[in-house]
Amino acid sequence: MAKTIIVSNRLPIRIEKEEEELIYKTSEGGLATGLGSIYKENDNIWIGWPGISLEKEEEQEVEEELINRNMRPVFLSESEVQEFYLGFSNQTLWPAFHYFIHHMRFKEKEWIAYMQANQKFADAISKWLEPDDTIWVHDYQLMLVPELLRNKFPNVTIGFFQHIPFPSYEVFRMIPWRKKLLNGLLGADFIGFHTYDDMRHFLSSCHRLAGYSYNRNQILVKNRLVEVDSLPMGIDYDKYAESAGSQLAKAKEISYRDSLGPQDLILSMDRLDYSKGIPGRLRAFEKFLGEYPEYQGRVSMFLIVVPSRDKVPSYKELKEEVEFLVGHINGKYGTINYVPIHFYYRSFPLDDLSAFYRMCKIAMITPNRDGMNLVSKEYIASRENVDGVLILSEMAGASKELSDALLVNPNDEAQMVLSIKTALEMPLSEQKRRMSSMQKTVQKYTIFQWVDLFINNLKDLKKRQLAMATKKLNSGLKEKLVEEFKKAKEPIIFLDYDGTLVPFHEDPNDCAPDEELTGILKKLSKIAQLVIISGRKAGNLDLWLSDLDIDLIAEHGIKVKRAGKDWEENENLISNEWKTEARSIMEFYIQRTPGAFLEEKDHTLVWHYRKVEKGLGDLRSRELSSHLKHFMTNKDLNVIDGDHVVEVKPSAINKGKASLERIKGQNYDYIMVFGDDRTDEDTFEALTDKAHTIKVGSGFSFAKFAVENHEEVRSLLQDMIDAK
Ligand SMILES: O=P(O)(O)OC[C@H]1O[C@H](O[C@H]2O[C@H](CO)[C@@H](O)[C@H](O)[C@H]2O)[C@H](O)[C@@H](O)[C@@H]1O
Ligand SMILES: O=c1ccn([C@@H]2O[C@H](COP(=O)(O)OP(=O)(O)O)[C@@H](O)[C@H]2O)c(=O)[nH]1
Ligand SMILES: [Mg+2]
Repeated sequence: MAKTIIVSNRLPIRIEKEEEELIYKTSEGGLATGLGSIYKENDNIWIGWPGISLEKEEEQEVEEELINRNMRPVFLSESEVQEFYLGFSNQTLWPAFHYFIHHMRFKEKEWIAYMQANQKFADAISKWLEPDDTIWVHDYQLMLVPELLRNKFPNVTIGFFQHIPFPSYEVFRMIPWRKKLLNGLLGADFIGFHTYDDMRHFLSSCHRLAGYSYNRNQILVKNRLVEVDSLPMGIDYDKYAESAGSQLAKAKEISYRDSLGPQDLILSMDRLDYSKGIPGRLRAFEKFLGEYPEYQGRVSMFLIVVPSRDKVPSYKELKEEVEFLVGHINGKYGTINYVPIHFYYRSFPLDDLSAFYRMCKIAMITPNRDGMNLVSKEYIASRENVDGVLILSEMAGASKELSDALLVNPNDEAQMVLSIKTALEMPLSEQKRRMSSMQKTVQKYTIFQWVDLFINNLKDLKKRQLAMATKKLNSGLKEKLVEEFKKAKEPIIFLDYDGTLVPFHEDPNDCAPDEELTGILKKLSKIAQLVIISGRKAGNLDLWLSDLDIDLIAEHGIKVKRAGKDWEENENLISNEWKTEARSIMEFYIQRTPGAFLEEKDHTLVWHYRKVEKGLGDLRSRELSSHLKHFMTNKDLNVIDGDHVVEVKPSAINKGKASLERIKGQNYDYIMVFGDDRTDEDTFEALTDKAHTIKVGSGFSFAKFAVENHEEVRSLLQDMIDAK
């Protein structure tokens, strides 16, 4: 039976050594907590690091024990932990992806260790992999694993989920090995992020740093369709709700309350991490007690800091800073019977967490950056009486879903201070309204739905990849097509022009049909309806083809000329107002790019860079295309990255719609379509169940068949002529 292989740096257990004995403990962290229930099903396994360096004999013992628990360990040596985990993962990628650029460092040695460790994980996966398995790789520590697997197993199904933010291109490009990281990820079929912004940033980096063009959320990587999407991770809602409602949690709450006294409590709970904004939260609390002295003695902060990565210097410093601030605030505002901050530097099991979630009227979760933040969701699920207030940072992925929280910018101290006051004074009715709406959200979209959605998206994509993989048109298939054509009574053939009937040329005005082509078109027009369907200006087509007895469709369908008749313009057109702005953007890029030029059609604008120095042309076209995409949002325009062109056109017009319009109300018994680029995909898609669709060139396509070049097209057309 096909299985799912989950892979992450950390296994959902952590092994510790106490007096030579190995102890198995559950890991902290959202990922381990979240996927905990999935890998135990059927033959599924979870591959990862058990969190400890061991002797060889101990490794053997651990491996056997873990196999019984559906896990497979990847052991890391001390130096791998140092360079791959604490080094590149957590001192290059983590700070970069959380926008802490002053903490980033770039060490070649650590990058090499990262590559080697990723290879080690890929090898471990290969060992357990069977052909129909699905591999689901998690997180920034393993960005190279998808490509390493893809190189070895070209057809295997690979998903990747990124749990931390993906930074803006401006930050990501600072990493010297950025392109290798992107290509590593693009070995996956489906790549998920928590938020739309993360996915947008990733696509923009793929485009600008690695040269991939994308269409909506799809990227074509060496003929393989890769999809990117935003899938915010949820929690096991019932588990948290039930645990918080249990007798045990209630009893614990009562006993903690007895010792703590009656003050209101603000919960602060995170791993020790500079991204979590702990010092800023403490300072805001200090300021709050100073500005509103009436609250001294009436409200305390319940501060839990879970130890994490404490061998990294910046984490060590953070620990000292937190300890200093706690001491400072407790010294300043504490009294014999009032402790402003109750501080615990350790992790707690679920029962305790549930009691904490119950007893804190407020949860203050104010990271500077956070991929998602599950604590905020767990707090909501644990509020049995549908009350309490969540103060949540806008910089946490969770804020995109939890709009009924008191959202704050963690850098705005005045706002943070005020939010504490607002939360403490919020009327119960408002607390209930907000909490109930957030509970609905968190309950609706759980970890189980998240997993199903991810896996289903991945499987669905795999099916589409298979179905859409173009088939090379061999001689047998060609004969069949010709044979059917011979029998057809009402055949129609749609032919794209550039790249399909003629090769590309440096000067787009230099592509007049040669004698061979004119001959073919003349003969073919006597035995079938012929339609040239092109992105070209009407003027070009007119000049080259109007003597022939064929239909012309220009500018992707904006202008149409039936054989022997005059040009007609598609009346349902949108205005040309967008052109002024788009033209000025394109002109700005022409000034800076020797050799680039603008082609203006009646309803589209095209920026050509065929004559530009190679590297420069690629670079500028990517900048231009991002620039245009940004400016054109909500304007119903498409920006198309074509063959050495960037084209802007109204999205209401495309070759697909034009081809459907042409066959409307007719009874063609044989429809054939040839095309080579992105714009022809619309025709292939529109006519998919009616026509023989043929893509010219390699690469992913909606077309059923593929031929190599324009010569092969001409030869097939000649065969068809000869057959009739
Ligand atoms: O393995 P560690 O170095 O000890 O770190 C623990 C985990 O921290 C990160 O968690 C993230 O995933 C959460 C769930 O998607 C998300 O809510 C949170 O915002 C992230 O920071 C990290 O991504 C994991 O790989 C670590 O294992
Ligand atoms: O003492 C603790 C504190 C936290 N957690 C869990 O650790 C996870 C933290 O996940 P989050 O997404 O908030 O942050 P991360 O640590 O993954 O960045 C949550 O599921 C918490 O329930 C825990 O098990 N024990
Ligand atoms: Mg073409």
